[in-house]
Amino acid sequence: MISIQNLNKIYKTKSGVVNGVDNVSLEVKKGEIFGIVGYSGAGKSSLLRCINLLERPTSGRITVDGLDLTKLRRENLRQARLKIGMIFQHFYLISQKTVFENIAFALKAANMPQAKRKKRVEELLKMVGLADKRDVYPSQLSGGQKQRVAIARALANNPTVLLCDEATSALDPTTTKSILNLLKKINQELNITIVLITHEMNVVKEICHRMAIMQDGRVIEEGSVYEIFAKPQTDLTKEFISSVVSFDIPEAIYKECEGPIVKVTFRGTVAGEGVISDTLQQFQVKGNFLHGSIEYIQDLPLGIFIMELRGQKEEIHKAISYIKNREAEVEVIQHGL
Ligand SMILES: Nc1ncnc2c1ncn2[C@@H]1O[C@H](COP(=O)(O)OP(=O)(O)OP(=O)(O)O)[C@@H](O)[C@H]1O
Repeated sequence: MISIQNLNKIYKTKSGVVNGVDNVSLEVKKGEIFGIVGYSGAGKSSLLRCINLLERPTSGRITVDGLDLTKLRRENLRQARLKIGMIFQHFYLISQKTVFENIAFALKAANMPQAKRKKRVEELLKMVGLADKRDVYPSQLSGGQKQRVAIARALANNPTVLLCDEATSALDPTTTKSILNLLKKINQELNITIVLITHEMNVVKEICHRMAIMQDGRVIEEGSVYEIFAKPQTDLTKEFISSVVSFDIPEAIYKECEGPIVKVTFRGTVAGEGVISDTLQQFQVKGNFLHGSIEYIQDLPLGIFIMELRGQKEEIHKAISYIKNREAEVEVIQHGL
């Protein structure tokens, strides 16, 4: 659906050359919600803006729905862009126009006859839950309502792709949740492919199917959100995950432990199958729980437990092998054997 190949975006500044995007290749599949995560300066905005050529890449290819955007001439690019909606952190509504006029403006830009615009705007307002705000001005709306108007405007011309640039970063947690639910609904009901950039891992956990992590202009890790949460490969990814699912244990507690401390990760349905209680029953081992949680990612459970195992060395080894055989992962994070 969206194919990014060997993309580079180099900025020339007075103090030198900056590699905003450094040789990034990514494939976003049709109908998925793809999240790009990274700290400030990682290159997320540069990459996102290259997808619709708001920024022209220095080199590389961007193909959307089979169309190589980097090769299109001005008018064809304008047409192609109508199929790529975009929303921003600060909404960018026109303050002198009403909600209705803000949305109708996008239809006018796409040459929709005036007679048809009213019906389409009303349809869109209904979809984003703002039918009663049709004639008010942006200044009379809350942040969440402004973002709903921006979403309606972005969807006006039936795009196949929606790009979201930190769309919830200016909103409180409850409003963020309602906007994320709206994006999920748009993805499911209209089959619109969504690419979002964020520095908030909870946004990705909430709605994305797959994700990439960026650092210094490069993609350092990518995969399904579930797999990345289950088995992060890089320290940066672990850091992002710990902002949502933290397993910090006070140093004093670690010191009190005599046996090995293990981190057990269960995927999918196994999370609910009582593996730990079976293990403790079958072997002469005592389990001392230090931390644990079951997270639901795309409605699939992911269980992570940290526990101290006490008992004879052989029994502990057998218990660890037993857990591994039950399709769980065991990582010894402090040896006590
Ligand atoms: N127009 C520009 N001119 C010069 N350098 C730029 C420009 N835009 C971005 N950069 C640089 O490119 C790098 C990536 O910036 P970018 O804004 O894409 O990162 P980001 O991950 O989106 O961060 P943020 O969330 O803070 O916007 C940074 O080093 C930034 O300073």
